[in-house]
Amino acid sequence: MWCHRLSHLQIRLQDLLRGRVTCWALQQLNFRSLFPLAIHWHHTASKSLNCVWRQHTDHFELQYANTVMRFDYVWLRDHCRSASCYNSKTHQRSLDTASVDLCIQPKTIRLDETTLFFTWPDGHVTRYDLDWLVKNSYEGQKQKVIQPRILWNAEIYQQAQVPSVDFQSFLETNEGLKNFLQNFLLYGIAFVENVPPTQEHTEKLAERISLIRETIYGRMWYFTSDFSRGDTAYTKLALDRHTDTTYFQEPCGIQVFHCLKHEGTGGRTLLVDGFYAAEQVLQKVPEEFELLSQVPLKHEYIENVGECHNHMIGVGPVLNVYPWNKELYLIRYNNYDRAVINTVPYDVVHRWYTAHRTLTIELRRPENELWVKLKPGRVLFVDNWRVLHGRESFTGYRQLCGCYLTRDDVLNTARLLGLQA
Ligand SMILES: C[N+](C)(C)CCCC[C@H](N)C(=O)O
Ligand SMILES: O=C(O)CCC(=O)C(=O)O
Ligand SMILES: [Fe+2]
Repeated sequence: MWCHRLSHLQIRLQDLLRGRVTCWALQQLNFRSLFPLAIHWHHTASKSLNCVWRQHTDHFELQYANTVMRFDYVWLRDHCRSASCYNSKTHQRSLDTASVDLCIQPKTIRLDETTLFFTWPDGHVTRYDLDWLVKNSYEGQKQKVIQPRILWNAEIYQQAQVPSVDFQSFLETNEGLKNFLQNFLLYGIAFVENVPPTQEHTEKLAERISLIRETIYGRMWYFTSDFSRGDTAYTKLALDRHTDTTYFQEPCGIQVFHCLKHEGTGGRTLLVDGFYAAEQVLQKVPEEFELLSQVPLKHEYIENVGECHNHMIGVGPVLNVYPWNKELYLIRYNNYDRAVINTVPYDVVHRWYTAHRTLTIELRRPENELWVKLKPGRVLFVDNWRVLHGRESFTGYRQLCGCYLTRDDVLNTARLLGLQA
């Protein structure tokens, strides 16, 4: 009987650690019968609130809104929103975190309606609303995505019939801008139509949603196949799918393309959702996904053409994921610009090549390729942290203009319009 109970308890402790507790009441019952004197659970007066909490020596445990949460006491002291600890006008912390005793424990804890009160040894009181704690707890965040997305292959994207936004409504209405940004955030690409085919109008568009990120290519760039710069982009050659500026420590967030002129054949643009491909790798061979997200690589840009002398190096894995929820946020994929691999030992190198091959196979599946012909008047925005681009070789005179945008500022605009980003 005792053994049975003990193993039962061990299972439940494991579940607790994994945050998989479903029936709290039952647990409590078993805990209590096992250690009748040692456990002090606190229930709310009102049964309907369904909140249970417990003061452990090194953390505070709370069950509320179907979530089991654990909070460190320093964390609870550090996030105090009282007037002396937090300036609610500037939304900045006033408390000096280094002044908090790392072994701090509350003197008392009490719940009133939906507010928890922590009284600290020096008498300071911190109040937390239960909903605030759920929203801001690790356990709550772990189950959420930062950025909702619709991953696509060619068919999914075409079936979705994502509408383009008109130049005028993009520039003049918040609704037009919001629709555009919503689609851009969901799919990682979006189009604006009826744009006058000039560099100035393209610049206006860019400035409506973000700050232009000036780089070694200039602020607004404008290029033809004249090899004015030491890069294949400035030729008529085909370019396989890639993301740009992988050789920056922070690759450019967004790329804007506007084809101002093309008198000739070919030159179609290829778009591939890198996150869709990565997701296939995750499902088929999870350990390869893991490797691609852990092995650091260098990308490099070395240019010595005419007056242009540049040497850029960027370091980072191919796949970048948030550690707490495994959500992808950045893919760095450019086989042209990938530098010598000298950051990992030979056996890891071999496994990395295998994983890179799996990802490449997914990226190259014809059903994942979206081909579009850029035309004067139709501006394409590409999420350079997610969607790969390439182009078909071409003949004749082709003029492309565009720019890079800073990602933070695109997301800032999106959030101000009420979008989740
Ligand atoms: C022409 N334009 C300025 C747009 C881009 C040139 C950058 C090309 C480089 N290989 C890369 O992929 O980053
Ligand atoms: O010429 C094109 O369509 C795109 C070239 C390219 O990859 C780039 O400019 O980043
Ligand atoms: Fe490119």
